[in-house]
Amino acid sequence: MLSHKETIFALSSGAVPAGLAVMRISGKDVPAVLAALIGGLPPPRRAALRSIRSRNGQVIDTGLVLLFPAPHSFTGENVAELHLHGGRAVVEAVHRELAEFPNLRPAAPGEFSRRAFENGKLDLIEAEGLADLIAAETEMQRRLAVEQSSGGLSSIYYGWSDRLTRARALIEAELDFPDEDDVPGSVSDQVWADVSRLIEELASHLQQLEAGEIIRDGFKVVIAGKPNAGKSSLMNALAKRDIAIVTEIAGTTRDVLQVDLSMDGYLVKLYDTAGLRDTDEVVEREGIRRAEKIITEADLLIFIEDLSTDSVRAEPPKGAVLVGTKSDLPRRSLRQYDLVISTKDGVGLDTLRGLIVQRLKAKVQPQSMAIPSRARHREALSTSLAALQASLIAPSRGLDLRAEDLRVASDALGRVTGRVDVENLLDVIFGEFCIGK
Ligand SMILES: Nc1nc2c(ncn2[C@@H]2O[C@H](COP(=O)(O)OP(=O)(O)OP(=O)(O)O)[C@@H](O)[C@H]2O)c(=O)[nH]1
Ligand SMILES: [K+]
Ligand SMILES: [Mg+2]
Repeated sequence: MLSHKETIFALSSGAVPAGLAVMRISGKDVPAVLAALIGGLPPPRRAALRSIRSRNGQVIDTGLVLLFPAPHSFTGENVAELHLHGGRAVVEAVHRELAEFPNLRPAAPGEFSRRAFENGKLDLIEAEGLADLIAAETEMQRRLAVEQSSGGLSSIYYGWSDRLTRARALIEAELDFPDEDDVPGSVSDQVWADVSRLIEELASHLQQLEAGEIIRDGFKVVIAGKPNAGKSSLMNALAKRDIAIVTEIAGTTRDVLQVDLSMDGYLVKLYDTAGLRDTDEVVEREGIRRAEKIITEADLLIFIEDLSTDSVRAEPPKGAVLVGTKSDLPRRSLRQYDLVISTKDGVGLDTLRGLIVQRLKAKVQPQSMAIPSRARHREALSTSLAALQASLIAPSRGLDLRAEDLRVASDALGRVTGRVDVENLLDVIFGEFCIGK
């Protein structure tokens, strides 16, 4: 176990004021700190009601105190929790008092989790899952994060790692004793048969990454079309909030506007964009450039047209949902639409919501929630897969080269869970945590 010199503390609960505030302290000085603040140690892992006093003996607050002696704690170090009343002055007074101890300092973002990782309490996948769980705003994000933070995803990678370790051991044996009759070719055949099964499993696992990314990062729905088509009105109607400025002036929207919606438990990121047309106006042109960029990143494009006009239209991009809007007005367009709506009287909006969810679910149909969801996972898993595939091509290259491919594959898998050297990644991964986690 790594031992950190400094003891850290942070408010681990949400914004004050609140009913309660939980101050978490981790490190070897925890017993000394508790002795000073509450005059002794509470029984391990049992809530004890205590007065918390400043050094000059005055009561700051009274609340429950919990002690988790090392190594049976979140971080693996001595950990204490002070359950305070969640007032700003209470929290600040306790914070000030803790900072007075010579070896104590406020925790950096994610530092508790980082210590948990370094002490073997969490692997990297679980630590990321925990960050996602805390950030989760939709039901599906929560389910994905729970699976990841509680080891469901890790266990897949450990299973694969163990198979690779076995395969490498058998190959090493064959390299060391090439002429022994009792290491028949069939052992080697078994190894490569399992590598080929592993390739199939890894490839189908990687195919779920898009679903994982959509659940975690959201399904990007972009509203696009000509100026004044009614894009911003649609954005506001779907969000049920007055987010975008709506006027009868063509070219009102310039910046890309975005709102998060929860649909059927999924995060949907809805974008409103500048109307597409040729223009010499500098600001509008920049708006259109931004619109075109976000259109290329869309998971679903809703291309809308004002069906009360009959001007000549551009063809919508392939795969877009073509929506005619302003159906409350007399229709002049002859175009076939996938859907006709009016934001004025609400016609077709529920159908459009249903269609968005349907398109989303067509892309996201995980059989399980033990799926990858980050670029980091993609990189390491793809490296592993490529190395496994390399080990099977051109068997004539020789066993030692093929064994080296298996080592590369195994290292890449180890980096996903953090079993293999990841020191250079830790700042990035834990830096995205909030303080107190
Ligand atoms: N009758 C009717 N008018 C609508 C409807 N939707 C939008 N409008 C009107 O159409 C005009 C343009 O609407 P916007 O939502 O600003 O259109 P836009 O596509 O965002 O326009 P730009 O941002 O300028 O490209 C406004 O006057 C809206 O009130 C609708 O369903 N029915
Ligand atoms: K407008
Ligand atoms: Mg607009």
